[in-house]
Amino acid sequence: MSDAPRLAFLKGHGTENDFVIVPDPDGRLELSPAAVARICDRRAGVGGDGLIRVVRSSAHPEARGMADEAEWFMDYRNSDGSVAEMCGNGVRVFARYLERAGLVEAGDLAVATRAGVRRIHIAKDDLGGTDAPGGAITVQMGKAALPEPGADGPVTVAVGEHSWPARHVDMGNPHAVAFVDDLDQAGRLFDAPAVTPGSAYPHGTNVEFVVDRGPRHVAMRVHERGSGETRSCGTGACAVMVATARRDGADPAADGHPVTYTVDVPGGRLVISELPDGTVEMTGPAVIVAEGELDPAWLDTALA
Ligand SMILES: N[C@@H](CCC[C@H](N)C(=O)O)C(=O)O
Repeated sequence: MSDAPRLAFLKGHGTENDFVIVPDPDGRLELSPAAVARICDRRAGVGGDGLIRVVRSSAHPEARGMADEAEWFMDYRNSDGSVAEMCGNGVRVFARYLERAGLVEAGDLAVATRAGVRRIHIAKDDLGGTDAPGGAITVQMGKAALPEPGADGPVTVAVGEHSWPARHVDMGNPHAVAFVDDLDQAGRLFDAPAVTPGSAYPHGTNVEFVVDRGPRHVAMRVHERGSGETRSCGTGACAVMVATARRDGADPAADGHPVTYTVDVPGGRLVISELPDGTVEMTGPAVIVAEGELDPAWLDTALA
């Protein structure tokens, strides 16, 4: 019998931010950045904006401390193999996988991430404004942090000859949010936008471009750290919602009532609220589209 490695995977997406899901409950898999990049390659691999390893919190050194609160840990990697703290679309897809695999039931659950524990609600029949199979999933994304500019000055985002002032928003991972006149001004986004000062983002950043669509309604494009332009970014949409609310003079902590925005992304729509205690809540679809096994001979070369 061959001792070539075997690896089961699923493919899923949330508003077309797509992921390869790798169940590894006992945390046995060593996935190097190069192996993740090969698996996420859209031509020579399975293809995805990122890879999500599903590990029991008790089996992962970064999650053991959260095991009492959350049984499962989302080990998220960008498509270039780099590690990220959090993925908003990914955590909904993660929850959908757990439900589909019979590891949790619809309703309330908690998931451990590098940005901390996230509380999730899997709606049973409510499509939450989506027509996605399985309906909507709501995630409590934690509180946004909006660091004031440091000694090196305010954040600026530039693409070609265009440049814009940007708002630094931290959703567990870093974002630079720029309000633009037209989403096409961001160009083809093959390369990462220039973000200055570099000292604001020592570990790089995701960049969002935002336009108004109507009252409490915006649209965005995103260039993701470690993945390039994607069709959606959940943490990015939350950062956009909070930056837009502040620009519009809305602050639930001061106003004492929640504020809700619709955020359109190229791959669909997310509905995001900020509550008076500062918690940001995101609702959107999460779909599993395929399930299979990597070819053992190919995997052998990918893991080498
Ligand atoms: N697509 C994700 C964010 C994934 C991580 C990001 N690229 C980073 O490096 O911070 C989302 O839906 O939030």
